[in-house]
Amino acid sequence: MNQAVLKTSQLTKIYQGVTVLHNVSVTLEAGKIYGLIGQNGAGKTTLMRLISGLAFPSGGSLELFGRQGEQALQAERKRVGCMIEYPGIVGHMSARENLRLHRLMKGIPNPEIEEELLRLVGLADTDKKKAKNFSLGMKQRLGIAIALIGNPELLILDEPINGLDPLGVVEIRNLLKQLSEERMITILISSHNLPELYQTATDYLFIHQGQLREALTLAQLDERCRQHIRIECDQPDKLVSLLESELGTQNVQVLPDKTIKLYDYYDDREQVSRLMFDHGIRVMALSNEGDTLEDYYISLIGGGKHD
Ligand SMILES: Nc1ncnc2c1ncn2[C@@H]1O[C@H](COP(=O)(O)OP(=O)(O)OP(=O)(O)O)[C@@H](O)[C@H]1O
Repeated sequence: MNQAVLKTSQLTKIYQGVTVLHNVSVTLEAGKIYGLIGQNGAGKTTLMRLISGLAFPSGGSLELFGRQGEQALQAERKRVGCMIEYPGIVGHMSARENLRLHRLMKGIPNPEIEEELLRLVGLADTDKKKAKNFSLGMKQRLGIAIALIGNPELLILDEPINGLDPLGVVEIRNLLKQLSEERMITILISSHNLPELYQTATDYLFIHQGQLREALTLAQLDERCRQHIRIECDQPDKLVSLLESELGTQNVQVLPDKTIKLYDYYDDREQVSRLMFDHGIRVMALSNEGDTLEDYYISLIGGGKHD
């Protein structure tokens, strides 16, 4: 296993008596890009705020680069860059001036980093233009540049592609991959754009109603999303036991809406049809499919089209 950049154990946050994050235990390894997925209000920003020290946990513990305790965490947070909610942009300043402000606030002496970061995020030609006149995409990029001041080893980005046009989305994706591959930066990124996240992340954290429901690598996700026969029928329980007794497979998932996913017999759908016909099971739908990240997420939380 790679070095753990972050380790949380039973991390909990309670706001005014309401538990918004509940016993979250997660480990982030160096150089990976973690996609944080969850509905509005699931607790993604709260988790990011706790990691970056913008809020304090109500329970559980947090370890950064192998160290814990408030003093140690404060020191280790110098190795963390974040863009959470409002990226700390001053509207009447240019991109460069904004970067200078944050550089000086962080006590970083070398001004060359301003030019380097402006180029890295594609804002080098914005000159004296004030940040308040930037498009949303430009503000997002400036936010990322600000987060990168101080060469962080862990980068936390809350919805960094929100509001970007398709080209901007691809540019940010390439930038994040470059940062991860060339500088071994670990990235935690939240987004509701799941197709995009699928192209960017190496690992996925699914958070639902304040709880970490699943943590998967890309390979594990692909395995879960692999090809299957999707069956809707009038007697799903009977079919599941017939699949086991007659066709010898338990390689089946039953979704909350009783749709069945059968991961065997993909190339022999006819046997499955015959089995149902022979036992008087009425078929409403039978098709070969593979899941997307979006499908997987929806079936995991048991909502959306599967309700
Ligand atoms: N400072 C706060 N005081 C009280 N409740 C809060 C506070 N911050 C967050 N919450 C609540 O915590 C829950 C989780 O919010 P959070 O912002 O972490 O969700 P999220 O997953 O980031 O959602 P979104 O996708 O909409 O950004 C929500 O119910 C929210 O109202």
